[in-house]
Amino acid sequence: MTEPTPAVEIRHLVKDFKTSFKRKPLRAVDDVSIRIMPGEVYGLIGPNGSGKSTTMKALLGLVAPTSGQCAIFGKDSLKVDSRNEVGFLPENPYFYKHLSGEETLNFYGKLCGIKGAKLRDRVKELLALVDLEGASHRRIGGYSKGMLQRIGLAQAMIQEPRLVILDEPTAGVDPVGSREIRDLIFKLREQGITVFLCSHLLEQVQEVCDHVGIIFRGKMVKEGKLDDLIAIEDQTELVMKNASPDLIAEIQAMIGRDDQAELIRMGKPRTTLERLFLRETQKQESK
Ligand SMILES: Nc1ncnc2c1ncn2[C@@H]1O[C@H](COP(=O)(O)OP(=O)(O)OP(=O)(O)O)[C@@H](O)[C@H]1O
Repeated sequence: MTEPTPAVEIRHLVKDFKTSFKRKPLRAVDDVSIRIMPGEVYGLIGPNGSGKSTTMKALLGLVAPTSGQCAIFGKDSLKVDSRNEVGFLPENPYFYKHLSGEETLNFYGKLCGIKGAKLRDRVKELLALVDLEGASHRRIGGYSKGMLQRIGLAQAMIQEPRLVILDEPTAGVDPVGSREIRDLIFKLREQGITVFLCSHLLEQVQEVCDHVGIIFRGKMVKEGKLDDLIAIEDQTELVMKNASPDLIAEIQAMIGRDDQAELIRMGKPRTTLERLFLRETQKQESK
């Protein structure tokens, strides 16, 4: 069976920005490669200024790579038609404040070439998805940050994209609003939509993402399947059902008799994404 075309393929991406103060350009992204298969939810995490937004912008063809290539469903990001199947929520989305939520979605729908009854139905469907039906006639200028992010997500979904790119979808949103956005990402995943997001909220990334990349000073320092990354290599997890106290005592005794094995605790030997993140970035810091 042939492997499906990746939803996202970033190969050896390098992006330098000219700086007015220094002669040497600033390397914002340094040889980053990312591959996201259809249906995956991929989280890119990293401190401020580590190159997350620049990577996403290069993928969207909004900045030209210094070197390397980016492709969406096999189409080069520098070509306009690569954007047909992508929805994007930027870090600070700008909306016309005098328009209502519904008018905003109508506006973006028309920009994408959707018209008539199809547009009406799509707008209705999206307002329900992001739970803004009650506020659909209110001016965007009066929306809270959480509502703005949700209308932004609806905007990103207007042309039924197969890939959604979310740059800090919960930035500035309170915990309740963040949870609502997290639930929306779950819904996208259920629909088989590929999601590529970056965030500072590690706990949230851990909850929604199945693949994770840690970027630090423009370099990818760790990448892979979340479950593999947060598993502790030299430990073994033994999960038993209906084990009697005698059996547990026997297993503990067996471990005690072994020269090397040691029972650390009984439970789930997993680290957290937050600890992994801190360990990997601190390792780089001390280099
Ligand atoms: N247009 C630009 N011109 C010059 N430098 C830029 C430009 N865009 C980004 N940079 C620089 O590139 C580096 C990476 O920025 P980027 O916005 O990609 O980081 P980030 O990881 O998304 O950060 P944050 O979490 O703060 O959004 C930063 O040092 C930033 O100042």
